[in-house]
Amino acid sequence: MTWLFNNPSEFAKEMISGFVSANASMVRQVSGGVVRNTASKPDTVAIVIGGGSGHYPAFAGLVGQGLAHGAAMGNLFASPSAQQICSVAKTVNQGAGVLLAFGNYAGDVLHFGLARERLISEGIPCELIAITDDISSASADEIHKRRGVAGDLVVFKTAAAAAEQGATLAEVLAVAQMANQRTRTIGVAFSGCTLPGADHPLFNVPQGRMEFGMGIHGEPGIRELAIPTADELAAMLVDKLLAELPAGISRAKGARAGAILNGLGSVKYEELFVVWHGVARRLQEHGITLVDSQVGEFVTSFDMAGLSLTLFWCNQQLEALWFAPAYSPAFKVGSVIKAPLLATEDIEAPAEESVAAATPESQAVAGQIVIMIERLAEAVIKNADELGRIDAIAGDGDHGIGMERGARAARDRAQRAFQQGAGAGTVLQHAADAWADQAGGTSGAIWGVILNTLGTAIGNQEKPTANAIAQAFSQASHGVMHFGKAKPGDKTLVDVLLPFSEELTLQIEQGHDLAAAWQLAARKAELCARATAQLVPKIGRARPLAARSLGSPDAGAVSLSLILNAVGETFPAVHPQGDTLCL
Ligand SMILES: Nc1ncnc2c1ncn2[C@@H]1O[C@H](COP(=O)(O)OP(=O)(O)O)[C@@H](O)[C@H]1O
Ligand SMILES: O=C(COP(=O)(O)O)[C@@H](O)CO
Repeated sequence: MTWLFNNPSEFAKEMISGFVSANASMVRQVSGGVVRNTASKPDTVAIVIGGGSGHYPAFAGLVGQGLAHGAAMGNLFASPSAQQICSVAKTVNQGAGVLLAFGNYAGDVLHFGLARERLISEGIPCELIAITDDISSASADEIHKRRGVAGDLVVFKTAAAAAEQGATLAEVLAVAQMANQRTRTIGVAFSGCTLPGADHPLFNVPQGRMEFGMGIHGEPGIRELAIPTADELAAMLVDKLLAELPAGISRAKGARAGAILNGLGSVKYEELFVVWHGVARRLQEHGITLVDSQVGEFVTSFDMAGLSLTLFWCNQQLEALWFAPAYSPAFKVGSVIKAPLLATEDIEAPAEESVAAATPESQAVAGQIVIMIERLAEAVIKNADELGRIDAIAGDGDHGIGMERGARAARDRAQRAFQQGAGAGTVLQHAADAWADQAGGTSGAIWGVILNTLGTAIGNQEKPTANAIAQAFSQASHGVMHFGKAKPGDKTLVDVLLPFSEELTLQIEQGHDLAAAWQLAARKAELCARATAQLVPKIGRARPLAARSLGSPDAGAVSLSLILNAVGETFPAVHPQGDTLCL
């Protein structure tokens, strides 16, 4: 249960400003997250970490001298947007490039990947690492599918230490990859977590039971069992990690390793110490030389009751980097020589919004598009709870919240752009940026691609033809598949977007005007959204929950169908004399 909050939708924002105010000697707030409030060495690589909020001290608590230069902070359990990441990265860039480091989750991978492309296109060298330490989330043959949990700290810390010592971007990336490859975590949970304002937990673990291998957003574990004693649990965790030694460590006996016993939210420190007592003994029995032990909270899952054990298998380099001095709100090592505080005027000013030139024809089309986006937002807001309910069956339950945040932001920005004289393409592109930025998460990134592709295809000059609009949807479908790597049948919104665009093209080719063709294609979208209930998810958060997902539709497919139908309803109102959105 989260006891204290004001407006739940403002929770993450208020939490960040409270955190910054309480740690002003180390961090300051910038657009997109937080950065060090102390001067960093010029011409060194900057480390930008990030992810959803709700995991404190990940990620903002790990910003400071010797650790990260900045953290991009998303909403609760939703990745930050590419725009946030770029903003933080540009603020902390010291001239030698940026390493982006984050846990391997779909939304994070999409947004950090996009941010990297944008930074490179602006002349800032950039690399990224998606951390994959959670051994319960995929088999050893599919390590690239594993999630990042408390092992994040090992990667952040060692990469940052290398950067501090003047390593090049390629060298810092190599350290991060090596640390990731040598770090393994296993976690357990005894209860779920409840997000601020929610009246029930996001997920549950039955009373008296323990979910072995549960993820930090309630992703299911490997098995469920009765809660053991602290010593039994300690042995279970150690033995599980020792069963999968990383390449380069031939046997545990005689190896040097560091350990992190991480509380996931509401397990008390006293309980952690009792478990640690058993972990240390078990490691000793296996003949492992323990180089360091950290017991506390490093990556949490709101108020989830649970803990995880991380082992990182040292070599000389990793060990030295781990012990290099660092000073951040939540993690301190040795003693740093305090760098001077940054001057107040170093705080960047927000960028001005401007619109590209457009013809009067395109401005008129833009007005119609604004009405459509308003209708879209209305439909999303009205159905947000239901979308959350569908997503909770096999996802993290935040689809409605994310879509609502995105749709509201898109609507407001589209209205503003229109009032500034924007054409159709610009209105859609501004709406795309606002959606991706405010929603974060997987669907935020995908909706950014959809609207942006439509905007680019439609442009700001001529009034589009019905064919051009169908063509724009086809480009959007292929753009989404290229960007998110989902194929038809993977149980995502692609299973609606692609058939919608194909039907729209077909109906227009057969001589229907846009309004009539849209109606038919939207009907097809609805059927396809329903049909996703029979599919097994192959990608995204729902993948590990395949069995639970069967029989329920995909949340993103349902929201897309809802939107296409809502937009279709605007046709008679917008065009009383028929279809005037296009020629
Ligand atoms: N790779 C992908 N390509 C296209 N759509 C995807 C992809 N992965 C997930 N989705 C869609 O995103 C929806 C989930 O969005 P959201 O709730 O924002 O996800 P999350 O909380 O996992 O970031 C899914 O229901 C699915 O339709
Ligand atoms: O949940 C997180 C990001 O994953 P999504 O795929 O965006 O849901 C976040 O808490 C970890 O960064």
